[in-house]
Amino acid sequence: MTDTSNGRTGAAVRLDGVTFSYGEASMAFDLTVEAGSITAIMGPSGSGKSTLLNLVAGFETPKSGRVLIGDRDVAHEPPAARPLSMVFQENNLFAHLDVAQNVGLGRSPALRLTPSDRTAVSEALVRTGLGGKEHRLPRELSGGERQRVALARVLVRDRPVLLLDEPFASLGPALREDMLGLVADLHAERGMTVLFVTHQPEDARRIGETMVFLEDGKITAIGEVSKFFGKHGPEAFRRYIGSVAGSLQSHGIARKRT
Ligand SMILES: Nc1ncnc2c1ncn2[C@@H]1O[C@H](COP(=O)(O)OP(=O)(O)OP(=O)(O)O)[C@@H](O)[C@H]1O
Repeated sequence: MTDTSNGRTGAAVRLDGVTFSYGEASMAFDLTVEAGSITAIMGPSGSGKSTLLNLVAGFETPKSGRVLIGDRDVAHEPPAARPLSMVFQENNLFAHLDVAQNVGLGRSPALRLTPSDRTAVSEALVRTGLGGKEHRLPRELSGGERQRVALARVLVRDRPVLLLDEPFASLGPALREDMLGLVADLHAERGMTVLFVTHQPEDARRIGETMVFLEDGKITAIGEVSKFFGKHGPEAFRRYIGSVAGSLQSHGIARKRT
């Protein structure tokens, strides 16, 4: 299931004829994501970005079609059985557990940790800049630190696929830049397949290799990130970027999501 032929350890992700609907909002996805790549998922609000990730993660089940991770069809497997980690915009942590315990859950849901699990937790905390904060509760951390804890848990889980659903959207520009750098470093180290949803074109440019653009529950453009931002990028994407830039300017803010 993992592909190490290119030195990367991620697994390919494939949505094959997947259909899904929430009442009137119907969606259909066909997508192949290369093992070990970083894919940005963009598109207008309500276009289906989170739903696409939720179908991969198992929080939603397709009406038809296959969800493949590596060679395995996981479409009907519960989220915990799938070989992936997911980080959301917020609420990634258990409020009553301290930092080390929240990270330890990535090794054992019952927190029965072996000495080597504890070592992995300590190393992940240092790696994510949280050394010395292991006994804090989530409410005693900043928003950026809480997302670091979630990334430390990703590190100790060490799964071949990482799904990020706007995890840094509520952070300021400098902090977001730091966190994207951390994701890029973790990817360089572990080579997992990363799919991330963002509303920020510069996030896609910063760490994305492939861009998937959604409109009305469908993928309407896909390709190299650099080509999307060029003069010959897909028309729908250029329109979308134009409207995002316009709305940011009219609100007098440069980078934060409206
Ligand atoms: N739990 C739900 N119940 C009913 N409809 C839903 C639910 N979640 C999403 N939808 C609808 O499904 C469509 C796709 O939603 P989704 O959250 O995937 O979009 P998105 O592109 O991630 O949007 P945003 O950028 O605003 O987060 C929208 O029409 C939305 O209203």
